[in-house]
Amino acid sequence: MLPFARVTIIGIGLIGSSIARAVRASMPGARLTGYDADADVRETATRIQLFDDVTDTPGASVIDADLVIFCVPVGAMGDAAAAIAEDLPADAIVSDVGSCKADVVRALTEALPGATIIPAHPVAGTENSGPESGFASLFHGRWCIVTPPEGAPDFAVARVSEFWRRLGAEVETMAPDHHDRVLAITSHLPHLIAYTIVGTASDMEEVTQSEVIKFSAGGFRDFTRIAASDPTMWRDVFLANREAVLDMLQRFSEDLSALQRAIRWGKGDELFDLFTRTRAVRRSIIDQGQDDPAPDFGRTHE
Ligand SMILES: NC(=O)c1ccc[n+]([C@@H]2O[C@H](COP(=O)([O-])OP(=O)(O)OC[C@H]3O[C@@H](n4cnc5c(N)ncnc54)[C@H](O)[C@@H]3O)[C@@H](O)[C@H]2O)c1
Ligand SMILES: O=C(O)C(=O)C[C@]1(C(=O)O)C=C[C@@H](O)C=C1
Repeated sequence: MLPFARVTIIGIGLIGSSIARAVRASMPGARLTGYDADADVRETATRIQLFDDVTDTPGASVIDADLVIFCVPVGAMGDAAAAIAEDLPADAIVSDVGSCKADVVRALTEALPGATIIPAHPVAGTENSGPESGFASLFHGRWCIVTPPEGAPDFAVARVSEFWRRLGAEVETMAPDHHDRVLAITSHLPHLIAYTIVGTASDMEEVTQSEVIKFSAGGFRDFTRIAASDPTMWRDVFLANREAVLDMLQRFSEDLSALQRAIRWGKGDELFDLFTRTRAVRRSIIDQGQDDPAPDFGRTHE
């Protein structure tokens, strides 16, 4: 049996369109409806036939839905939810895919009082945006973290978890605040560092912009992929997960200062010990079969 028979996706970008493609592939009996605030995106989604229906208003997209998933930037969750409040069926389950959770749970609960809200975060993505950048296999073998608010009904958590398993993800449940601290170090800070390195390189006076591009080595190139990620999405993530990110940044700055001192005073042993530990982390990720295929995402799929 399908976990949901009528799925509505609000926000048809990389993640919304990937969910639509993955639902088509793994739950072909489900009816799919989409809505996006941008008329050009709605037109593209219609042209490439991602949905059974793309509606012109948010309310019309949810009228008979049994699952509504918000796939908009985290700063837009509250407004997007308020726009469907009057039309949301009483028994529908509401979810989202936002990259941080505590702030999103607050925004959705405020906009949809009384609704069953089961937030989730697929930890899978690319630096690309928009309806044409999605692909059905994006969630295969990746984690989806479900973050039910206190008191959320077990049956609803089970159905949302089953939905994500059908899309190929492995599901883990976590409290929203804890999710935000974990992702601050594993996803948000790495993006901040990438934005900084690429920003610093592009501001150099003694090394020209064309030299940076021409001689960019593997390490720098990897950072440029991450630093090409969507500006709206990431602005919103840093503002919404401010406290956890600032905490991790403080810790990171202290560790960076220690490294700076080790280099200044020629403490090769300290550098060697750290690099040995970090190499072991990379090896454990690979041993767990979680090496990230992301550099090819969006280019080799569909
Ligand atoms: N990109 C990733 O790698 C990734 C991974 C996991 C989760 N996420 C989360 O998924 C969400 C969507 O990210 P994305 O990468 O798909 O972004 P995207 O920019 O590709 O798509 C977002 C879409 O939302 C639409 N939108 C904005 N405000 C709206 C509103 N009020 N009502 C309806 N539509 C609206 C935009 O027009 C756009 O088409 C974000 O919350 C992000 O944090 C992203
Ligand atoms: O591989 C990438 O491009 C990503 O940045 C994906 C990534 C991440 O791993 O940090 C980014 C944000 C999300 O919320 C989930 C996944």
